[in-house]
Amino acid sequence: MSTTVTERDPHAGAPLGEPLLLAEDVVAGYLPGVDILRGCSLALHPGELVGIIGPNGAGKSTLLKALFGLVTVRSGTVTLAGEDIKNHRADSLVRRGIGFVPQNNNVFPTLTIEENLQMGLYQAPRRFAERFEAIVDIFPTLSERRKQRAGSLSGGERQMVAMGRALMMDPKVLLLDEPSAGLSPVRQDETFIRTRKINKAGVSIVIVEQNARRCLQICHRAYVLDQGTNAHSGPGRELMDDPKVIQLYLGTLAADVEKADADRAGSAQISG
Ligand SMILES: Nc1ncnc2c1ncn2[C@@H]1O[C@H](COP(=O)(O)OP(=O)(O)OP(=O)(O)O)[C@@H](O)[C@H]1O
Repeated sequence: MSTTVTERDPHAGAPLGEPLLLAEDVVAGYLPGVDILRGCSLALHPGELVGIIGPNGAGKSTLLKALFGLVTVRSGTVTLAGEDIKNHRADSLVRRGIGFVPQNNNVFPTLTIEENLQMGLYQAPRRFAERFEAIVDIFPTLSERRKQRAGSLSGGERQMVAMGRALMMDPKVLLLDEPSAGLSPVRQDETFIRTRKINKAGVSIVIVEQNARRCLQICHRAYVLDQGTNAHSGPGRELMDDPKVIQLYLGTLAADVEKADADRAGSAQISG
């Protein structure tokens, strides 16, 4: 009997126990009558780093926004530590321990770095000194440049400010939307290393990434979305080696595999 997408366990490889953040059978969209997510599920357990990858337009960013109350969830459930948070307002979700870093327009360009970080803590301004120390421990550049306007920063530096701002409230869960987009390979690597560091410091993370290879390398588990549904899921390294995932969804990996195949074919010809 063939197994359809909907029959697969959407949380394959997930640790046992209660998830911290859980979305089940989420249907959501922007326009009336047009569903972008068509029954998506995702589980994030305490301490996990979970990736979302998939082709352009699959609904990856939409799923992240649905978790953060920025896109209306039409049916399905979203819970945080077992409590319903479906369609709750973003500011209430921040208070409950969720941080969100959008892909675009994620800093206030006319404000300084320090003022941007203050904006992240507007619900608890008295904790600024303590939280600032924690943030610059991860991003030392932000301390050196604290009086510089965010609009004058490079893409990589802006990304640090955006992540730093989301971390000011000391969230339990961090949602990252394509943090490596538009960065050079070196800056991308730094972003992935920092993401790991933040995760190791105890923050559970969901990361949407277009750099599928790097995402799968750093994530404990990942979900592959396709057309608003779960297509595959499992430990990052397992997905990297799954030919179906490589062929269908991982553009960069597919290119690598083709190149490796071509190299192998070339050396076989030489040796033959
Ligand atoms: N604000 C919006 N209004 C209407 N439709 C939208 C809006 N944002 C996204 N969409 C549509 O939702 C679908 C999924 O978009 P989404 O950004 O979630 O995909 P994605 O998987 O993150 O893609 P990419 O990798 O290209 O960023 C697309 O068809 C897109 O056009």
